Amino acid sequence: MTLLQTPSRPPATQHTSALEDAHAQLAAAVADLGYDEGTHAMLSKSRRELTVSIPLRRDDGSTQVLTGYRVQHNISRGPAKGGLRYSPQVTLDEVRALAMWMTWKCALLDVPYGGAKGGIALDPRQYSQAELERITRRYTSEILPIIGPQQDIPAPDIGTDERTMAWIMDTYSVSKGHTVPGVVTGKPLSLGGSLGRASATSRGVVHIANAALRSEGITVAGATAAIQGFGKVGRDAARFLTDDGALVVAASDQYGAVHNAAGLDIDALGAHVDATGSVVGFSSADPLPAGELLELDIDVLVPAAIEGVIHEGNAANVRARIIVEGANGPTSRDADAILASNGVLVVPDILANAGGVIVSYFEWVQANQSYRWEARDVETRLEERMLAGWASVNSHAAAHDLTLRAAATRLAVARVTEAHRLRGLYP
Ligand SMILES: NC(=O)C1=CN([C@@H]2O[C@H](COP(=O)(O)OP(=O)(O)OC[C@H]3O[C@@H](n4cnc5c(N)ncnc54)[C@H](OP(=O)(O)O)[C@@H]3O)[C@@H](O)[C@H]2O)C=CC1
Ligand SMILES: O=C(O)CCC(=O)C(=O)O
Repeated sequence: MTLLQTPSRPPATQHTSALEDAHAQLAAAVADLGYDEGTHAMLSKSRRELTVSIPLRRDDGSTQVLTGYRVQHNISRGPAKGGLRYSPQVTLDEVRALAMWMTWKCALLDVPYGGAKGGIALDPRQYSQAELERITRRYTSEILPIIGPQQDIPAPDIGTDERTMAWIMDTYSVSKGHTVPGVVTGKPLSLGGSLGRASATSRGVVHIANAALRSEGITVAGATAAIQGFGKVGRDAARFLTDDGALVVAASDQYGAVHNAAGLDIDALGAHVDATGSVVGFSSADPLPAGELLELDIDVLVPAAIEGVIHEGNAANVRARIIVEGANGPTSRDADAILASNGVLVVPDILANAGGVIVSYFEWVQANQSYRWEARDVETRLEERMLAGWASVNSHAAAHDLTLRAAATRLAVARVTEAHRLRGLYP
């Protein structure tokens, strides 16, 4: 694979931080629900945060020390659950926000977990496979006391994949003296991974996109879409939308964007990305300034990359009818208000991208029972849960005149607080 471009990171796209956005969403839900300040404080704080130093012997013999985090936001409804991110932007505050969103996501979709997230501040493209394996194994050893199939179960996120999960599972299993497949999800199939997990987040995004289109009276076949991010979530979301007859007219990654008004050939674009490392330079499309992808006149925008990309500086320019948040936290709180007043339907991350953790739950159940489900069982149950989540958020929003994000957060926060109350951890 040759990659000649350098990343064209959008300058200062993030006007509020992910943690500020997460706290603002929680504060609004707490106020709506009439909870007291003590409850608010309990829900704002992580239950456990671990920062670890990861000494790495590089292939050239030098030594580098990386920093990693694992944050468990809440464990009132079950073991902590959430992905592991390898990105240069990772900070403790970002991981705190992502862990809190996991708590709400699991509660909203009634998956019996709390919320967690992990991260290591590094650019995986700057390290060899052998170095990434050493980093992952050392990070796992450092967080080993707080993970486990009944404690905290990592999964892939930005910059990590099934191979990363295999290294975590092996390191954990070696420490226990026996194989423990339930300690991670998103594993390779041959190590007890679930059929359908790799594409689950994208499938869930597309179930929700289709439901949202129908609710707005837009026919899926022929609807136009743009996808920011062409990684594990964005790429398959583009493929499934295309399979359903939508026209995916633009796609991007951190190097740039491409556009074709007649619809991108997603298989050909995927082959181009596999060969070059980027969507940039795809010959069957025109180059597009990356920021313009967010402002195209389309039916559905799927941000599937990072946080804070739709903010107070560009929200008023968004012309999509619907935003389906494949990424976690792509819309800032200021942008939310602007989009709502402009009539843009925003389907929040904690609903829209929940397909991943739903099938992670199925994978964990299969691992714990040493039994494999058929792909059709996984996919049918995933669709049922996504559509049930969509229905409950919509009816709550309609009944209380709330945005979908406010409704989803309120439902989730109420379920987590109820669990605390029932357990007696909270008077
Ligand atoms: N994987 C999962 O199961 C789940 C993921 N999510 C969320 O979905 C999002 C994407 O995750 P995932 O697909 O797994 O991660 P990947 O690492 O597989 O892909 C991330 C994609 O985002 C692109 N990207 C990064 N920065 C930018 C930018 N500034 N502008 C445009 N594109 C950018 C990357 O580009 P490049 O390839 O050039 O680096 C890559 O295409 C994250 O928010 C994650 O938390 C949510 C639920 C589950
Ligand atoms: O599959 C999982 O456990 C979590 C996926 C994740 O990190 C997310 O939903 O943001």
